[in-house]
Amino acid sequence: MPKLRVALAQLDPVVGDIAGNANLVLDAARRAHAAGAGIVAVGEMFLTGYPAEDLLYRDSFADASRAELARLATRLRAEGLGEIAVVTGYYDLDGPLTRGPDDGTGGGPRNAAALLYDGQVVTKYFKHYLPNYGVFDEDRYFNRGDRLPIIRLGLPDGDVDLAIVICEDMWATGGPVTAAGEAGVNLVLSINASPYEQTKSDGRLELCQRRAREAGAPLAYVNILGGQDELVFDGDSLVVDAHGELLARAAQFAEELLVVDLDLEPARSTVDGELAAMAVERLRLELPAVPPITSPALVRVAERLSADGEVWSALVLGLQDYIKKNGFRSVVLGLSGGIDSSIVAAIAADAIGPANVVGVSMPTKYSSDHSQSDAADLAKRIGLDFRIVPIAGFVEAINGELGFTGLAEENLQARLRGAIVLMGLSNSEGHLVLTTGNKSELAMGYSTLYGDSCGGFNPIKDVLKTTVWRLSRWRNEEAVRRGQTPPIPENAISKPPSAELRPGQLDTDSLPPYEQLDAILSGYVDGDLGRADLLAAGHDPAIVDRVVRSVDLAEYKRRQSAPGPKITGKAFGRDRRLPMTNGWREHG
Ligand SMILES: Nc1ncnc2c1ncn2[C@@H]1O[C@H](COP(=O)(O)OP(=O)(O)OC[C@H]2O[C@@H]([n+]3cccc(C(=O)O)c3)[C@H](O)[C@@H]2O)[C@@H](O)[C@H]1O
Ligand SMILES: Nc1ncnc2c1ncn2[C@@H]1O[C@H](COP(=O)(O)OP(=O)(O)OP(=O)(O)O)[C@@H](O)[C@H]1O
Ligand SMILES: NC(=O)CC[C@H](N)C(=O)O
Repeated sequence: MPKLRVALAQLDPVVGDIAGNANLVLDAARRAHAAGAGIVAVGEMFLTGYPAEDLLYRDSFADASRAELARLATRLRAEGLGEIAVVTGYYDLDGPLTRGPDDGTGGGPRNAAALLYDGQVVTKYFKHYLPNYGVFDEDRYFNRGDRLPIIRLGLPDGDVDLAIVICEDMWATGGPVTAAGEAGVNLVLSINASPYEQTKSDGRLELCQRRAREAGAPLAYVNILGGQDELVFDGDSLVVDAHGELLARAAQFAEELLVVDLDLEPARSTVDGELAAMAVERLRLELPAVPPITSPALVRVAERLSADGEVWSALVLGLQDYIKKNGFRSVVLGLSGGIDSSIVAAIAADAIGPANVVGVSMPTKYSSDHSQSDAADLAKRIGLDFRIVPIAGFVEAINGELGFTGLAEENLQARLRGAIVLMGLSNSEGHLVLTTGNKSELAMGYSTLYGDSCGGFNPIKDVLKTTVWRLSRWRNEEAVRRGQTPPIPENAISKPPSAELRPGQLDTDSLPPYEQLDAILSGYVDGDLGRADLLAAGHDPAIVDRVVRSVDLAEYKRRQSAPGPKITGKAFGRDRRLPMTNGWREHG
């Protein structure tokens, strides 16, 4: 039986850093070659990073991607890596430039994969199915491909046929994987840029298993890793056999070179020509024999994270990569002793180390004693750089001139904290300002514009308040499991939430209890349910009307809000696009 050692390189590219990403591919090829692999693959659009958004409109960007691909092929051979087949995603412009609606002439911008071998770009594949929902905009940028190259790999103990597909191609029933099965391939390689969402990894595994069974061939799935603005790619690359049996699986949220030895069915005698589904091109290349495995640690089925552990890792990696890829080394945030700022501080400390997290307590005359003591306790537990900047004097000075009362006075405190103190510290010391509004608050507009909502990145933007509490408990328990100090003071978790902008203020003065609120928000925001559906789900009509009205009216605030990592089925931002000027009312 032909034997092929396959390496999947789960790596973290930087959008736009085409030369840097090519270096990552080269390095992966070196390591895969050292591990005796015959073929190594990296993720979708790897050379450009994903999603490259409107950079894809520039010819200069397309030219750079294509030139780097050719250079990479040459560099691989120059380094003695010509004998390993390297599959990478990149951006191509095929034939005459026809950006805009696909005119069917077959040219234009392509979401592409290339196979590099012996210093050459041996074949190219253009993605057939362009996702255009949720966070994906691929119809905006690419024209779809309609050909399926089948690559015959000449292995010492027999030939095998390989097909390459790109991400959404695999999600489509009757797509190129089906065609590959009809063509009798012996291995399907799927390269992906599939962002994290809760419970998605289970779905991916099932999908890979289903497609492998349909194709009657093993399927190797490689995903990219890392944070890219609002998206987090979790990796979770895997290999299943032709029966859907899991053979190898990489870690979630970590770089890895996953290596697996496959005993493949030999290639059928040549079946040339067109399949019913699509045009098939065939080509052949020779690969060397598979040496004995050198490092058994590379072949493994990595343990899964728990549901909460997965979300925590997504938030940490999303923040870490935003900081790193945007040239920051430290962050600053206001510490109120409440749960939102506490969890954000803990996420930041996990992302970049506590010494790089500046937490500032900014008491006013309305601040409770526990707001300061809980903030100090948090800072001590985590070991972050803690500062106290009393702002009561600033509030008085401005109010002495302007005489703000009521809401204006409430918001003034939040603005002095966010826009003046935190942004000032950012300007003078170079920290990125973290904002701390959870998804429930963002939904309801329960934050001060240019106040506590001020900041460059919001790690909990897509985290409902009830999830904030659950994750905080999980993180503390995790610390106990590791024999460490739980980072978040118990009091921050258990006390009733309050903005402390006026005497005795509680969130529940303005918002329904969070359990109720979050259940309605899951339906209205994540599920796009209308009022009737929400009532049918058993929610209280008066509360539904109040929530729906507040969510609709706060769209203008969300448009101005900082980005943050998507973890749910529908995050605010590019995933949920609604008009600010909007005459449609769900509520009565
Ligand atoms: N459609 C629209 N398009 C563009 N701008 C629009 C607008 N509608 C109002 N605006 C502007 O927005 C302003 C109102 O927004 P804003 O100034 O923020 O004020 P607003 O939303 O009225 O008040 C903030 C609320 O959030 C609470 N809060 C603040 C801080 C922290 C927390 C917490 O617990 O985390 C809670 C606070 O107690 C208060 O109830 C208007 O004065 C107007 O200038
Ligand atoms: N006294 C304070 N000192 C420093 N920052 C503050 C203070 N009060 C509020 N902030 C900042 O404003 C944000 C919003 O305030 P808010 O009180 O809603 O949040 P929280 O206290 O973290 O959580 P909770 O809503 O559970 O009380 C805080 O997360 C914090 O970053
Ligand atoms: N890049 C893509 O084609 C991603 C779409 C796909 N359904 C996923 O999220 O996995």
